[in-house]
Amino acid sequence: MSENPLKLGTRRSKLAMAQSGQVADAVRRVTGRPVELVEITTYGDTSREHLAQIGGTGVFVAALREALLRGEVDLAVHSLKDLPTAQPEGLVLVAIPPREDPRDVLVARDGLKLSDLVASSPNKVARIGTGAPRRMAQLNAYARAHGLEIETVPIRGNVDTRIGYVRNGELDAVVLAAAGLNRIGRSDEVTDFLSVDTVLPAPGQGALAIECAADNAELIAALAELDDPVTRAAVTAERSLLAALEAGCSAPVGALADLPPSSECLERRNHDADGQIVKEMRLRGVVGTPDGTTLVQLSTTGPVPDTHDAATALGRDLATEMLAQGAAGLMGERAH
Ligand SMILES: NCc1[nH]cc(CCC(=O)O)c1CC(=O)O
Repeated sequence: MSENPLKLGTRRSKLAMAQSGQVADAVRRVTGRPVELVEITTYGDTSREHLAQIGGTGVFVAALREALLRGEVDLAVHSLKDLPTAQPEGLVLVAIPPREDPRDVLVARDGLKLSDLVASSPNKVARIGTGAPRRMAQLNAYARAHGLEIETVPIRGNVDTRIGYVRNGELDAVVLAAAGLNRIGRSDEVTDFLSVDTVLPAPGQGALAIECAADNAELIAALAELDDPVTRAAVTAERSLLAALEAGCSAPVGALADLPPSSECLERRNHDADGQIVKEMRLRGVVGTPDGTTLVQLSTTGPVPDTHDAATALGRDLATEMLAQGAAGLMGERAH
């Protein structure tokens, strides 16, 4: 293989630089080639408009993809949860490395947990910053069920900006993804890891995708070992659920496919014809109104899908059930 440096296109944000740097190390290791980061500015990085208004997080991705298609860079690293569900012609997700912690977390004042926030708020209404309809829907539903008074406040910006609202007293807490904080080395600021039973993460949350040109056979072969098939199966099922709900990237949809905890797993393990243990995957989905008055939550469990089609079917079938239970009416405005 040639010794030219591989060019890895990246956004300039702290999070993007951290995850691109980590992937660059892995790519160097498996290819033996030098990797250089190429910074690419996207509209989403410079705009102050709310994400929903500028067409969702897909705006971050478009510029990186254009650079890949023009051959200016060889690789791009994306947060999977920011990727639109349709894969563009000419590009492939060459590797999906093992997923990090998929949970959402709270960074709250005074080290508080979600359940303690309200009691200690001066006006008895905890102000929680998040612009994601998915997080709003589930936090408001939790608050309703537990008699808590919360107000979800739409915010955006990078991690520093978001946590800044808590540090300056404007908000009682903000919601962020654990994985992002881990990757930039700030997980010590987490005050509450939200159970996925309380807030189901975004489809693909905590996972990265490495993308390259579909005709770059040499690179595709070299990077195959960075792929984690179980993570790929999980995020494929989650994104298929999202796609089948016809949801845009700012829609109030949560989805998580995971391997059930080991005790449960032991009971449920079965064997295929060759006596091999077949592990089970559980896919959970939620869609709701941002005010949390209505949530449709369903789950399904089956063998870990071993093909793209099987993973896609798992998500699609759960979406069909959710639609039958009224999910369509909860989707609100669709992002385009
Ligand atoms: N929408 C922004 C975004 N996209 C990916 C992450 C980091 C977590 C991940 O990789 O899933 C974040 C930040 C956040 O939601 O707190």
